[in-house]
Amino acid sequence: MSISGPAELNSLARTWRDTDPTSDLDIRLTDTCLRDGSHHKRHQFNADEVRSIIGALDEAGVPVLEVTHGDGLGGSSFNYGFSHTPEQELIKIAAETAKNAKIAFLMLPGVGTKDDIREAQGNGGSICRIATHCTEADVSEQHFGLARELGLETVGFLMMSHTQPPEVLAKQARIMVDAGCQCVYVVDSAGALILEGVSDRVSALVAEIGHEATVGFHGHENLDLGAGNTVMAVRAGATQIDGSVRRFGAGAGNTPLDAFVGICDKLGWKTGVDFLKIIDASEDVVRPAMPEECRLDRMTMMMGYAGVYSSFLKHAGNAAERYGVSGARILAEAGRRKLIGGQEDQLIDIALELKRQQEG
Ligand SMILES: CC[C@H](O)CC(=O)C(=O)O
Ligand SMILES: [Mn+2]
Repeated sequence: MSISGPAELNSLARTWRDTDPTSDLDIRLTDTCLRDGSHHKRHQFNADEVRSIIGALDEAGVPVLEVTHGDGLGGSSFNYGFSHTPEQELIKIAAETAKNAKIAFLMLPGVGTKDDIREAQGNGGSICRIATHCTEADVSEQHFGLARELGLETVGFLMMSHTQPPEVLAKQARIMVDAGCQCVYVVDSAGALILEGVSDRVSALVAEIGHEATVGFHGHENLDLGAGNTVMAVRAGATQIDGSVRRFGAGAGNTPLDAFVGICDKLGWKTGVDFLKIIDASEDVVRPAMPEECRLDRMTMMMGYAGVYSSFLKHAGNAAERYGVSGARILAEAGRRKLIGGQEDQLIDIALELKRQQEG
């Protein structure tokens, strides 16, 4: 297949630094409130919210903005929850609104399809982020191949990274890079990693793939360490960093991107984001779109403590309410069973078991 123009440039580039005009930055930030925050909002974003959030974050200088159903392309379903507005429509609105930022979209092989990737690109998405459980990178190979062929920038997400030691993650990162991935993220889906737990994993990836690709970090706040863990990631060599303005994400939320911009300013790390503009966007634009602030409470702390996927929060809450059992206990058992994404239905089994125990 012959590829020409920008597509060729992108397919030859090794990392975002080779192609992106923002490459004089020390760290490239991605805001994910319109994707990870979709879990917190039960996938109910509407067109006006996307327009105003993208407009404000683009104006503040955030270089990458992710927009998709919380569970990625194709996630709108009975299992994960239906979107208010189709994600492809939201991606299109985001791409039409952003003047400088690139629009990223997430896909989980098996939930989304190759056709979804093509459609997202047609709607203006230019960064394809492919997420797998952190021992299953091989299921992403054909999707990375397609994304590079289409001239998309590629990012790999090793979800639930706390469950594997650094050397295992490094091997999985190698699989993604060999398939065409330009940046692999350590993803602390459960907010379970603690400081060196992050830096050891990031360092292992930098040692394995650092000559060919960049390394990223995506944190959650369930044990209140999102920003601290993210600083550790950068110190260990991560140059792509995720966060969500006002922590608007699954579980207790993501690394707060607004606070993290301030931290980077203080540490002398150039992000290109204007602190005053992002804290205004947080208060005036993002907060009004949130159903409530993301909270550290017994449910979310249990997620970090037991190592449970942050996106299970609402599902566990629903099951707890429906069967009259403790949500924190459902999550503790989910952690003991080492459930992974896609096993949301087991939360109902656990709730039923707790109910039986309670009754008998
Ligand atoms: C279901 C995808 C998931 O929310 C991706 C992610 O953000 C994570 O694992 O933390
Ligand atoms: Mn997440």
